[in-house]
Parts: sequence; structure tokens; C-alpha cells
Amino acid sequence: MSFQRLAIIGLGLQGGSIGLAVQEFLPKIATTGYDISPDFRARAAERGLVHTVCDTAVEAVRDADLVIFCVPPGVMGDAAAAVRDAIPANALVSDVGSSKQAVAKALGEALPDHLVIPAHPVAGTENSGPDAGFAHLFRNRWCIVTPPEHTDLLKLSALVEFWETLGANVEIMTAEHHDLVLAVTSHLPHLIAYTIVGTASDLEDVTQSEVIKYSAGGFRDFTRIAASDPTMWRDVFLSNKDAVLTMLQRFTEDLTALQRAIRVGDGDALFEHFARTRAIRRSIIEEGQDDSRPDFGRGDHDGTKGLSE
Ligand SMILES: NC(=O)C1=CN([C@@H]2O[C@H](COP(=O)(O)OP(=O)(O)OC[C@H]3O[C@@H](n4cnc5c(N)ncnc54)[C@H](O)[C@@H]3O)[C@@H](O)[C@H]2O)C=CC1
Ligand SMILES: O=C(O)C(=O)Cc1ccc(O)cc1
Repeated sequence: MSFQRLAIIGLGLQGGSIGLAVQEFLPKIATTGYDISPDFRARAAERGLVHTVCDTAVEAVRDADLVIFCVPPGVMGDAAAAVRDAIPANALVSDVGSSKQAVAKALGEALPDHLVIPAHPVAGTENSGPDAGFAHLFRNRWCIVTPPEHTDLLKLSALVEFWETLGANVEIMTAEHHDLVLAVTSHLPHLIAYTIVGTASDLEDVTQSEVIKYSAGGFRDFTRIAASDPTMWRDVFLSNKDAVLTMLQRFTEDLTALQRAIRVGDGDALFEHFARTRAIRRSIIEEGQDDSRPDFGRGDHDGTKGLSE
């Protein structure tokens, strides 16, 4: 089976990118979309993120055979409950939330009579809103699908094919395992970035202008991540609390070990650690999840060219 009518709820970075990617790679699918912000709906229409931007969510989902919720994790349940009676009974419901157990629970409770197969494209940027999306966001990125047990295999394979057609590689795993893996590869790095940027801006003996002026010493790469959407990231930490706290505990232990190595002058321990982490960066580049150019490969040196092009 394949989908014919897609409804996207939330027309920000993810919803907008899906809408643009579907128009490019699955042009036979008719797309409708809704965003709670009237300004964002107007901008989404201007950019043509979907074929039809609707004034209500009910209108957007009414004829859909695939509905994807692209709203912050904390409002997934409310956004779904608002359209419970309007989503056709045989439509597949999915989402793109960054945490999976809590979001799957919220969607399941809001839509007890619908099939929900959650997903998470591990593809994004620090930008949000209707101007942030682009059609190639998912190219060569992983999309993790976390189906419930005994799910409809035909609909699952249609969802996998959908994401593959948008350019993603798909992996299937449990929501629990997803949350543990993403806690260390995504959620903890964001927490660390938010922390260090906050620490630097709170110092008494180093001025704000010095922090900005000398940021090329390493700091600036953290600031990109720490510029990510506050609403979304508040929700991510609250919705994946247990896994984040587990990984934070491990991180704190490892940080303490490095702290001790510095204090006692154990250069071998520091060198060995840094050599191991450098190898991980090389593997990420070899697997095509980043490139070897500076600035995370995001731009050339006059800042005019990005990965999205
Ligand atoms: N930002 C990123 O890099 C990634 C985000 N995600 C996930 O994707 C989801 C969406 O994130 P983004 O697109 O980045 O955020 P975004 O902020 O760009 O877009 C979210 C949109 O949802 C709208 N919205 C909020 N409440 C709504 C409601 N009740 N009904 C309809 N629209 C509503 C907002 O107005 C906004 O335009 C989140 O769950 C996030 O965890 C997943 C992968 C990457
Ligand atoms: O821009 C970055 O570095 C990101 O980390 C993007 C991102 C943010 C949230 C996700 O759930 C997946 C990817």
C-alpha cells in the first residue's frame, strides 16, 4: 500500500521539511497542513510547505490516510485529542517527536481507536518555524521507527517506504531503546551545550564581549546547539527524564575522572581519552553523518553554502 493524502500538524522545521520533501519525492501525495499560529499558517502558505494550509486541524486531517504530528513533544497528546473524531478510522497516525515512550503514550491515549506508529527522523537543525524547513533535510539521515507490538505490518512497511523515499535510512527499534540511545547521542549533548553557554554568560571575571570575541576557541560550536528551540527542548528533557538522568550520571562520573587526571597531572589518561574520541569523529565522517570540513561541514568559509543545498 502507499499513501495518497498526508496531513501534517505543526508546520515548523519538521512539518515544513516533510511537506516540501513529499512534494519533491512523492508528488502524487496530496498534502494538507495546520499550525496553531495564524502567522505561521500564512507563512507556510507563502512558502508552499503543503498544497493546502487549513484554518483548522479538523479540516486538515478529515480526508487523510496518513497524519503526522510535528509539534513539540509536550503538546502531542492535546494536538491529537483535538482531532480524534476527525481522523478517518483507517488512517495511519505517526509523529516525529524526539522522545518516543512518552509521546507514544500520549498519542495512544488521545487516539485509542487509531493505529499509531511513532517515528523520529534524527535530522534537524537549530532553527525552527515555517522558514526553517527544506526538502533535503532527511537525505542520508536515519529515521527511527518504534512500532507497537503486533502492529499492522502493511502499514508499517508503507511508513518505512515513505521515509526511505524522502531520503532517510530507516531503523526499527523499541521506544525504550530509542530513548536510551537518543539520551546520549542527542539529549545529553544539548544539555551540555545549554550548560556551558549559560556558564560562560554568567561569569563575573570574563566579559560577554570577550566570550563572543574569542568563541572560535571551541565555544562557538556549542552555541549552535544551545540556540535550539527552548519549548521543544524543555519538553524533550521532561519527556525523556529517566534516560537523560541515567546518561547524565554516567557523564558526571566520566567528567570527574578527567577532572582527577588534570588535577594529578595524568597526561597519559588525558591523551588516551582524547585519542579515542577523535576516532569516533572519524567514524561519523566515514559513515556520511557529517563531513570533514570545519564548522561541522555546514558552510564554506564565506558562509554562503550549506548542507541543505
Ligand atoms: N528541531 C529538530 O532538529 C528536530 C525536532 N524533532 C521533533 O519534531 C517536532 C517538531 O519540532 P520542530 O519542527 O523542530 O519544531 P518547530 O518549532 O519548528 O515546529 C513546531 C510547530 O508546531 C506548532 N504547534 C505547536 N503546538 C501546536 C498545536 N497544538 N497544533 C498545531 N501546531 C502546533 C508551532 O507553532 C510550530 O510551528 C518536535 O516534537 C521535536 O521533538 C525531531 C527531529 C529533529
Ligand atoms: O542540529 C543538530 O545538531 C541536532 O541535534 C538536530 C536534532 C535535534 C533533535 C532531534 O531529535 C534530532 C536532531
